Amino acid sequence: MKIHFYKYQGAGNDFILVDNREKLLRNPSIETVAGLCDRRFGIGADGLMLLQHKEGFDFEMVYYNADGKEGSMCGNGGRCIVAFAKHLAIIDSETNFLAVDGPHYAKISENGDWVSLQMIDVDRVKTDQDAFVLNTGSPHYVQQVENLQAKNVYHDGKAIRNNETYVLNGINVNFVEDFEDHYFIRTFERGVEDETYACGTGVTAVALAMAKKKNLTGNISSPVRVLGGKLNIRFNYDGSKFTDIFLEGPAELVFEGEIEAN
Ligand SMILES: N[C@H](CCC[C@H](N)C(=O)O)C(=O)O
Repeated sequence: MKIHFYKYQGAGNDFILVDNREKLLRNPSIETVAGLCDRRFGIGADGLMLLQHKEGFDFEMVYYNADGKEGSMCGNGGRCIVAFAKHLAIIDSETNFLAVDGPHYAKISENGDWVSLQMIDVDRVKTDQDAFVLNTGSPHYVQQVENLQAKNVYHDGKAIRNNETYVLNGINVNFVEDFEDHYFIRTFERGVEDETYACGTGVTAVALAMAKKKNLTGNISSPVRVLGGKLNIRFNYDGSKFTDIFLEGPAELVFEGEIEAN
């Protein structure tokens, strides 16, 4: 079956998007999704999303990781599907949509190239030795390091993701270096099983964990740099709960096309 797809990227985290309002794709198999996401044999992407009808919402986001399995929340994917919904004229500059972790509000800037996505509130931050572990829609491990540019994120991230604590359910592993005016973050993503250029729920987890670590409270804005560009996270922290969390950054249509999917 031929499907029409759109390729989006948000800070280099790249996705295949399909308008599935007509339900052309019904429960795509792991092989189908993994094949479309394959960078040699397919379109190539970190994940695939279906935009579907959902009563009471503008649309529903169904997200699959590049390994073909349905994933938990994807922050950059969420920002990209909002830009896609605008491209399809389903929404204008604001939306309420449903994702796997619940309802999300998002707003698109006037020139259309910057999407602010509200993330779920977070009130549980655990520690694992010197690292923080929290769920921002997806599970994340956050560790502060020095000289992140030189770190072997694939090797070290993969080892943590597969250690005996995390091997069963998997975890996304984020390393952060604290610079004066921003955080530099690199992420090994579960479900891609590789380092990606950006991870939205990951940078969100880092900003929250670092606020807790540094005892920052009130309204906080955290600029971050990732391999694929820049993102911003803003939130409120009262010392126990993180609320009004927004992940902000670019979301761009790269190309569209047709592909045979089975
Ligand atoms: N790239 C995504 C995270 C995908 C989540 C996935 N890796 C999982 O844990 O299922 C983001 O921007 O938040």
